[in-house]
Amino acid sequence: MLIEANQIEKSFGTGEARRTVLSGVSLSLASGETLALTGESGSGKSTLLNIFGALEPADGGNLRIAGTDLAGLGDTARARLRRDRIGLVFQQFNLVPSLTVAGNLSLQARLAGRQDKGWEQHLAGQLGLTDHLSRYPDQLSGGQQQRVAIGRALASRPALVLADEPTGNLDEETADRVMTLLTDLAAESGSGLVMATHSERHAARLARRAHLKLGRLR
Ligand SMILES: Nc1ncnc2c1ncn2[C@@H]1O[C@H](COP(=O)(O)OP(=O)(O)OP(=O)(O)O)[C@@H](O)[C@H]1O
Repeated sequence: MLIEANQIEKSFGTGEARRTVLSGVSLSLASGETLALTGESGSGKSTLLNIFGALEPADGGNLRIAGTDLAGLGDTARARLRRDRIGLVFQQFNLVPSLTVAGNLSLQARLAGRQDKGWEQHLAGQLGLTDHLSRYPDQLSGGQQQRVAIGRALASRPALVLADEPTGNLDEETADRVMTLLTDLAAESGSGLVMATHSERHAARLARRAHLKLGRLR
């Protein structure tokens, strides 16, 4: 199993201001499976993705990602898990401004010791980036930057790709193209995919759906 989440709890704030965001969330995802995470704004989609991505700890419950129990993992072990097993794609592309497209694409795979130049070239070709490899992020359009972010997430062939509204900043036509690339390339890479989205159309393209409401999955 890629994700085994049992009774995940998460609250923010203290005292009067304490607010429960996730309440007894259980979910499992098998290798290579795709799942759309939906729910209205503020329902906790990003919070759950951050917990799955070992970016933020849960307050309660059990969580195993790619076989690793997250309970009690220190910062270094969490960072290693992310580097080795997880690809992250966010709405803000989070590219490294001082690195070229080629440098951004290979960054995580190099850090994970899993650089595969042939796969990188294939990704760059599929993502329409071959002619832009020596450019810097600020010389690219939003759609191009998002394609670099997808390539970077997939370059290490991570077991799990977590995408948070990955097409939120793009016009509809570009968003559709980026979605197709993300789902096709994740399938080619053998990666499982969890994607938070507000788009019914994009959610419908993934095999499974989980809907967050009042802190619970429905
Ligand atoms: N670090 C934080 N500190 C305090 N509250 C937070 C924090 N992160 C998230 N929240 C709150 O948790 C709730 C869930 O936020 P989250 O971003 O997970 O929702 P979402 O479903 O991803 O929303 P959207 O669709 O608008 O991105 C919100 O009420 C938000 O204000």
